[in-house]
Amino acid sequence: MEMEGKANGPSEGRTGRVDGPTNPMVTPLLNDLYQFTMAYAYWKAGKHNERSVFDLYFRKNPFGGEYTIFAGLEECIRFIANFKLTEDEISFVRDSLAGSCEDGFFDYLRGIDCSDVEVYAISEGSVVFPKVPLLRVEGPIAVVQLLETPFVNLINYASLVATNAARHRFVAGKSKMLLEFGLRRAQGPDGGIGASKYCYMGGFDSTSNVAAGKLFGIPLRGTHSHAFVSSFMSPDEIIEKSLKSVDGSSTCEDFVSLVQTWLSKIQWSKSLRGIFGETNQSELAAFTSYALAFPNNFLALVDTYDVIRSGIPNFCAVALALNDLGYKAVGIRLDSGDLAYLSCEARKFFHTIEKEFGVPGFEKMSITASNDLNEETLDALNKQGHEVNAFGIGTYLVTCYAQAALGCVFKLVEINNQPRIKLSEDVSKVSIPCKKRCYRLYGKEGYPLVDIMTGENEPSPKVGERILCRHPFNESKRAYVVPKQVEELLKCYWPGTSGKQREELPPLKDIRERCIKQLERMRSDHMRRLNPTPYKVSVSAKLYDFIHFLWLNEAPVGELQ
Ligand SMILES: Nc1ncnc2c1ncn2[C@@H]1O[C@H](COP(=O)(O)OP(=O)(O)OP(=O)(O)O)[C@@H](O)[C@H]1O
Ligand SMILES: O=P(O)(O)OC[C@H]1O[C@H](OP(=O)(O)OP(=O)(O)O)[C@H](O)[C@@H]1O
Ligand SMILES: O=C(O)c1cccnc1
Ligand SMILES: [Mg+2]
Repeated sequence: MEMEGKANGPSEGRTGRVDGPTNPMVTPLLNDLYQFTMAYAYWKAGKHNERSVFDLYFRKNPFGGEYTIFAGLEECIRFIANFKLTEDEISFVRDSLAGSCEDGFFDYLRGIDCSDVEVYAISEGSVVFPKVPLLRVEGPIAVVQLLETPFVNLINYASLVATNAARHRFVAGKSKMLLEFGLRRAQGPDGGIGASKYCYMGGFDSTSNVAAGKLFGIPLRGTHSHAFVSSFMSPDEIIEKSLKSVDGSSTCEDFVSLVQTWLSKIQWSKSLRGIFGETNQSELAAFTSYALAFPNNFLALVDTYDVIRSGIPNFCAVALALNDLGYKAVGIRLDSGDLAYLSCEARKFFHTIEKEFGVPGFEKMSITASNDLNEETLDALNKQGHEVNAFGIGTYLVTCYAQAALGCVFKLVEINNQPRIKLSEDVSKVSIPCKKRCYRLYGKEGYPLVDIMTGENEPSPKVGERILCRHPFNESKRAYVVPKQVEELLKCYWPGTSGKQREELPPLKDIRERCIKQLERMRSDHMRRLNPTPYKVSVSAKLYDFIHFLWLNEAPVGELQ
């Protein structure tokens, strides 16, 4: 079953106004208390307007892979475009802050918005890597501090589930239809809506989630459930039995009998004899009734009673009856059992029908498989050989069962033009200081070779010019690169008062296409599931020296006793 989703259209009209977040729960109070606590302390210290720069990034790719899909940017921009605390919210913050805060702070909160904040970001749907800022946010420190939790929240799950979807697409292969079926198993309503949006972005073809179809224009697809099949007791229940032919030129008065006639023909066919005897009549009634409701979109769930002895022959009887009237059945769905084996058996059955009854194209009938599918089961099915055309995936996809969170962080890298660093015993947790520019350098084969971060004011890498790329923390890891193409990664998505041109927020479909194109452009060893090669993320020689200078400067020298 297929429905055309209708999008609300791009979030910014010709006026340049950006709509609010999709989820109305996304307000300035969707925050950790400590952001307001710090905002007060900044204000009290007279620091609240100090110009700060924060980077939002993650430290490790999810799912044991070496790439991530960046998602959630549009919702961040929608959030800041409409950032304003209401009186009601201000009074709640007043009641929630420890001790008594001076009234002036609440006047300050009343006045703040994001008009003085600048956001530079990698385009949504891009393939991204650890440590490279997905977002660089600049602005008055108290305001930017209030953006940390909502931004990280909007990006974390979005990027995780988009990556999960891209990984499922990678294993399934380009030619398969991937249907997202996760709404019932998602983490609440926002999890469900978010999963549908970002799985589509990551390369799924459709969703079963009607609300997401309406909100984002994602194609809606679906079949029917076991309840529909088991709700029928016998073909006698079918009262309205007539069906017009597809061109409307004739009417079959008793479609139920036509189906029965075809079932007997299949039962007595030479090549199919012995595979099955009597099929389940209540299942046949359900299929017949469904075909009468949707003659143009007949698809049957065939595993309620017995796939081979009942579901497939019953489906074929109905599909052949429809064929007599000029309709083309869509196919079957398998939701249990050995999906590789059953799909191959179903295909053989369809092949036999095509040959025996001379119905061209019957063999090509679509086979959808579902039931607790994930990357591993898709991979196993591929290795065994199967005949599935479409996979319906829910639980493992939308809950991101293989990894619960991405672990994005938001770290201060500069204040009042002074670079800041956060040290840690764990080197992977040391932040990369300075307001930076980020580039992707492409090699002669057309693949991305390395991402490089430089200081704001360093000259940008140039095509054909050799540049030293250094591992940010490991002195011995470095390489010269002569880029064939240089792409600046951080673009201005919210200019504040800088007067810069604002990047448009593209429609979801375009973001999805960007994602698919970028994934196709990656070198295959970064993409493989087992022991993929890490993609190189580096800093310029100048930034390298500066990081280590600042590190030594900030780290106290220990004393041994
Ligand atoms: N050929 C196959 N190779 C590997 N895994 C498969 C294959 N076919 C199915 N699977 C997976 O095996 C698991 C089978 O699950 P399980 O045994 O719980 O279901 P079932 O008995 O087939 O159906 P039901 O949902 O009715 O219990 C599912 O995760 C399914 O995706
Ligand atoms: O298996 P998932 O990847 O989550 O995909 C969605 C599942 O939801 C539906 O049935 P449901 O699971 O509700 O019932 P069932 O287990 O009896 O099939 C459908 O038949 C799939 O099995
Ligand atoms: O349309 C379907 O087949 C469907 C939708 C949601 C969950 N399981 C199956
Ligand atoms: Mg299930």
